Amino acid sequence: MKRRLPDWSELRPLMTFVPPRLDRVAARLESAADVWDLRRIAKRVTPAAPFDYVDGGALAERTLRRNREVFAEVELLPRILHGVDSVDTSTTIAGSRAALPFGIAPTGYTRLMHAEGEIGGVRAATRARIPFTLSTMGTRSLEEVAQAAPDSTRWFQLYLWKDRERSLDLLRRAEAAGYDTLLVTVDTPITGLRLRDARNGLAIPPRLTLSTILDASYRPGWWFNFLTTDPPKYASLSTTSTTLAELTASMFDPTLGFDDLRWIREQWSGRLFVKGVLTAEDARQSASLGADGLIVSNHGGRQLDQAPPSLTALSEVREAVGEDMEIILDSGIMSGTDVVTALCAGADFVLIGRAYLYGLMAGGRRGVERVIELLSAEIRTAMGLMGAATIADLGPHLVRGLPVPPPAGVVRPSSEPQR
Ligand SMILES: Cc1cc2nc3c(=O)[nH]c(=O)nc-3n(C[C@H](O)[C@H](O)[C@H](O)COP(=O)(O)O)c2cc1C
Ligand SMILES: O=C(O)C(=O)c1ccccc1
Repeated sequence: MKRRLPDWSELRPLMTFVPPRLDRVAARLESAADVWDLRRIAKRVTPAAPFDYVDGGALAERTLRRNREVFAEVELLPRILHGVDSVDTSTTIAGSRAALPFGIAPTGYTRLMHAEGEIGGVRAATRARIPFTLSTMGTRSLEEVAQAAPDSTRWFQLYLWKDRERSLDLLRRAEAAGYDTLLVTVDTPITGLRLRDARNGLAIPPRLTLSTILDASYRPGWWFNFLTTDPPKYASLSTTSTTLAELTASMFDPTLGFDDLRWIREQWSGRLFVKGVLTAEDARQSASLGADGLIVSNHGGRQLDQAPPSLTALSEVREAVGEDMEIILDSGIMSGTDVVTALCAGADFVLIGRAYLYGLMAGGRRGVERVIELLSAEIRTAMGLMGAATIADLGPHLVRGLPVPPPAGVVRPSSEPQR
């Protein structure tokens, strides 16, 4: 018998009677002081192939590294004698209120990271009142995710299939299941070359080889969870073991073009964001085809190696579309300080990919809650020290050393906070 995934929150009252040191997951999550600590835990408890699939980037991983470096080079300016009574981290994005200025990025094969997969992610996001994005390559269906967290702000990410009918079916189901915003990913007509995956022989579903069996003996918890929960019923997953590149080559449309974006726009009446924009020209063209917003992203350094970091591309994208269009940034966000940096640089909101998955690997839903809690504390602290009481107070006047300065005249906020 396969067991159904319980909602652990129902067991929470009981957990108060369990001494913390007996609840090993809680104890190890509690011991993590930042997302990097969660990454270390994730590495210990997850088999190498899924861990590297998350952790790695394309080719020499130059973009992956640069994504981190550019954030480290920026200086945030403390404001002395600008004490704030309380910090309000809430904001509005894609027509919904979010308690924090970040949401969960779409990720494929999430169940490989932890058996709770998307269900753990969406429940943690909903508890924190932030949006959750389900990937076309997710491991739970649109309906399962909606049912698991009916109150969630849920977004759906579309990869365009060669088979247009299948894409259309996903769009109809997304609409029916209450997903109000569509993210169309345009940077993955083919998958980037990911050397760690090639070296690990990563395949979906995982192959049983001597090394996976050995790995299982070191990570019994992961294997137990994986083998005893319901496998996905999701149609986009094949049952024979295939590499990621083979899988995408057979299903994704490599000829993806602006005409397709026009077609998707005609089929989807909700909000539409184009994900993977890094240049002014693509930003302008996406806007002219009716995109409501853009996601400046290099896919976490997993696609074109040596593509620019999002923080570098943000300024020209902002200049191209003006201050009214919503711009979300992702790639490289590992702390609340990074979130604050991106917002000062002109992004309206950010998405977290790996940071979320490290938490998920480290402790399922509770691990994601821990990530959100850590980022939230870091955002509040940075804002408090910068004299910013609200998200609208964050702007270019509070940063120095951005890779490219924000365009003149298109700055948010238009004035310094009033005192
Ligand atoms: C394991 C993994 C799987 C991903 N799968 C998808 C996907 O299915 N669709 C998509 O649009 N982006 C996908 N992404 C990219 C993320 O949505 C996001 O752009 C990226 O992770 C942001 O960078 P960060 O990991 O540094 O936060 C994936 C990223 C990771 C790490
Ligand atoms: O791994 C990824 O980054 C990704 O976007 C993807 C691509 C194909 C299948 C699953 C995920």
